[in-house]
Amino acid sequence: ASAWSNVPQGPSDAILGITEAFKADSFKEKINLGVGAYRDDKGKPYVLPSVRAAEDKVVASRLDKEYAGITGVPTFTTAAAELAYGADSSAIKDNRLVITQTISGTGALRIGGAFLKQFYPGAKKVYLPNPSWANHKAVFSDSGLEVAQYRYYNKDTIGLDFEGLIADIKAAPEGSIILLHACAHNPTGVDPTQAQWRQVSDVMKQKGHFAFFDMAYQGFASGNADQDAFAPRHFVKEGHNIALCQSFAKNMGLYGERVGAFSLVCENAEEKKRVDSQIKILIRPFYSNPPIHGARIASTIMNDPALNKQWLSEVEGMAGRIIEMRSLLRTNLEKLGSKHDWSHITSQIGMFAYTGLKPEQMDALAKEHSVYATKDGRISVAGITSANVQRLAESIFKVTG
Ligand SMILES: Cc1[nH+]cc(COP(=O)(O)O)c(/C=N/[C@@H](CC(=O)O)C(=O)O)c1O
Repeated sequence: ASAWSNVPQGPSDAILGITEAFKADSFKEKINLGVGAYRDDKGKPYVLPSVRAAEDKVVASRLDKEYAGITGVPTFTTAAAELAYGADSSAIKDNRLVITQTISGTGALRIGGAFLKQFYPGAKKVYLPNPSWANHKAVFSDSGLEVAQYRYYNKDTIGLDFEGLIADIKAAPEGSIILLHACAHNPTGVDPTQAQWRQVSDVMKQKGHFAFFDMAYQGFASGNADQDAFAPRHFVKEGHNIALCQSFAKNMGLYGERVGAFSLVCENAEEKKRVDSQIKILIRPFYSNPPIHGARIASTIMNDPALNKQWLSEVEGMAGRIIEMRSLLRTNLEKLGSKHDWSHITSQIGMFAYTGLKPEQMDALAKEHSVYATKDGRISVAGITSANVQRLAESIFKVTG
């Protein structure tokens, strides 16, 4: 028998598998609302003009192709830290921030999980919101951590279950690791208010919990990068030494360039030095050092005031189109006379709308209407265009009655 005769057939990815089904459909007006990747109003992938301009500068500078070092392109990580924490953050000013470039947001989560597995002094168990990004569970369990959940979503209100969230975080043993989506919660699009974030910070401080932020959509949620970073910045101001994962896949459209960063706020410069040395030791046998091209593009943008300004306005433009598609979908559903309350479609924020549709209704959308999205009822709003929103509303109206 061959060496691999015992390898079982695995299921297709809950999210990336939707695109495969979409591609297999020959209907010309099919709609893909699966993967969380931005599309313009023509339904086409969008390469930000600021990214094109930065890339031209990188290519024109004829840089060499040497290794960037284990923690990546230094001008990238320095700028990524300022984008996330704010230049005036004590974490940066007191030189107590460890930051490394990573293979996008997924890589940041994985490096974070592996570091916590090795060094976290408390229980090696991470609490994820229920629901969370479909890949979080595997990333952390493959890092060797146990995975648990805290209540997050109230299916009756299609909103935040804040009471449940607070109760579960209070109930978790002292010093638990809590994963928090910094903004644009995936898949629900439901975020805590700033007042609610303050309460979460207080409770976590009382319990000595460890805040592990996943910030995959900074700037993309509200259109304002500082506003979207409120939660991690507030936690640092409150004295939490957080972990933070950044992705530049969505807010810079660098999906396939795999540009991200993982950072840890330490107690002081001495602790930072020790932690930094162990992060390097952890990365070296993983992939040794990261790809340089995407990081050079991101660094060029963030370190050039004019390009940075242009980029932030382009991010605001993407967020604006998403917000516009949300209200178009809602008004189209209401115009059709749908009896359901669709206000959550416009009150939610970020890449996704959590429709509240059931798996069998999502199946019907795909099979009968060639509308593709994940079984949990999440739709990637970026897949909606002014050309397909009417047909989308009709399809949802037909399957929800
Ligand atoms: C919350 C969150 N965190 C991390 C990632 C990883 O992104 P990366 O490309 O590694 O920087 C994603 C991607 N989410 C979308 C794409 C995917 O599933 O990979 C999605 O939910 O569709 C997230 O939604």
